[in-house]
Amino acid sequence: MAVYTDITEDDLSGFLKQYDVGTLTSYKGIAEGVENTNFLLHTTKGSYILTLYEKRVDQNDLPFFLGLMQHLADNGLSCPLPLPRADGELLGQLSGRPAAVISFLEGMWLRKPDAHHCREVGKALAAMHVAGEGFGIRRRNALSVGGWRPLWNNSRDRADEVQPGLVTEIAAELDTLEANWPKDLPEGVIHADLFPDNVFFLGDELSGLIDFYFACNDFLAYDVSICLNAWCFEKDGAFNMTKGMALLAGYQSVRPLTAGEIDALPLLARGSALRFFLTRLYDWLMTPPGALVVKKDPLEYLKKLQFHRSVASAAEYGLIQENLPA
Ligand SMILES: Nc1ncnc2c1ncn2[C@@H]1O[C@H](COP(=O)(O)OP(=O)(O)O)[C@@H](O)[C@H]1O
Ligand SMILES: N[C@@H](CCOP(=O)(O)O)C(=O)O
Repeated sequence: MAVYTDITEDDLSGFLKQYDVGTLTSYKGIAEGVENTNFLLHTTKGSYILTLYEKRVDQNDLPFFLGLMQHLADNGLSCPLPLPRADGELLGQLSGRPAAVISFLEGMWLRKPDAHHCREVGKALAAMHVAGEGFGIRRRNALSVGGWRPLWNNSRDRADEVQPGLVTEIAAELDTLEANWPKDLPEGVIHADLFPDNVFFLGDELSGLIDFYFACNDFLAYDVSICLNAWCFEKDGAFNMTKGMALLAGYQSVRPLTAGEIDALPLLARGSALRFFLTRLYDWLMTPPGALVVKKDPLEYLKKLQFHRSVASAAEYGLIQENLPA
């Protein structure tokens, strides 16, 4: 559950006077999510999301996130939009936190996505990569290869409490990834957290993407590898090649991968598995008991990482290579 900051009805009603959203009729905290506090608002004009940005979000990044949603929507991607206040600003302050009102996106996220859904996600990810072209603000990916060792250093001393042997295994993995990480793949704006809970469907149709708060500039294929990790493994830890094939074919139907991206995919997937392992490990060890957030299992991502170590080429993810661009 992620409601870190509480609000009062009076403060909220006052805050909403700066927006063209009518009058508040009801509101409730949203249990899902990890990073920020979200409320669902109902007003006389419709439904909206109120987001209060919490400590882990750097306030200097907020213009990137909010501007990106506008840029992507302007370029045809279905995603929520921040609403402007009467003074034209997208950000205000509520309960001592930076706050924005965001348009409500219809749809539900899928607990059990199938291959059809994976294909749709692949297409939407590629569409986002294309729509992101020309966005004028840049944001470095603090959670790419250069950020993993500092993150690991924060948990390393207690990592063997979670599973004996982790300290040795992760140290070797970091050495390998740092030495071999690609340097010259196509770059652009990536979502960087396109997990099932950030993709909404209406029936079998994808209705939009949410939660751009890890978005940044990085290798486009790194984002593909994040989706392979998040969408194409079963609960028992097995990789589902039918889902992988569908996700990659969906992606390539919109933006074909280059030969270099395809070669790098197993390594990128190792890296993205490590990235989610490390943030989950940190939260697992550091979140105080009783905090209103559901901790996610780091070992799920260790198993995925171990699988990718055994992968020799992207064909093992179901990639079918046809008429590759150079
Ligand atoms: N624009 C939106 N439209 C509809 N629901 C939303 C929207 N934004 C967030 N939500 C709801 O809030 C939940 C948490 O949002 P999310 O952005 O993932 O939070 P966090 O950044 O804290 O992880 C989502 O799972 C969804 O239920
Ligand atoms: N997707 C990450 C955690 C971030 O959660 P979100 O609610 O912001 O999507 C993970 O699974 O570790």
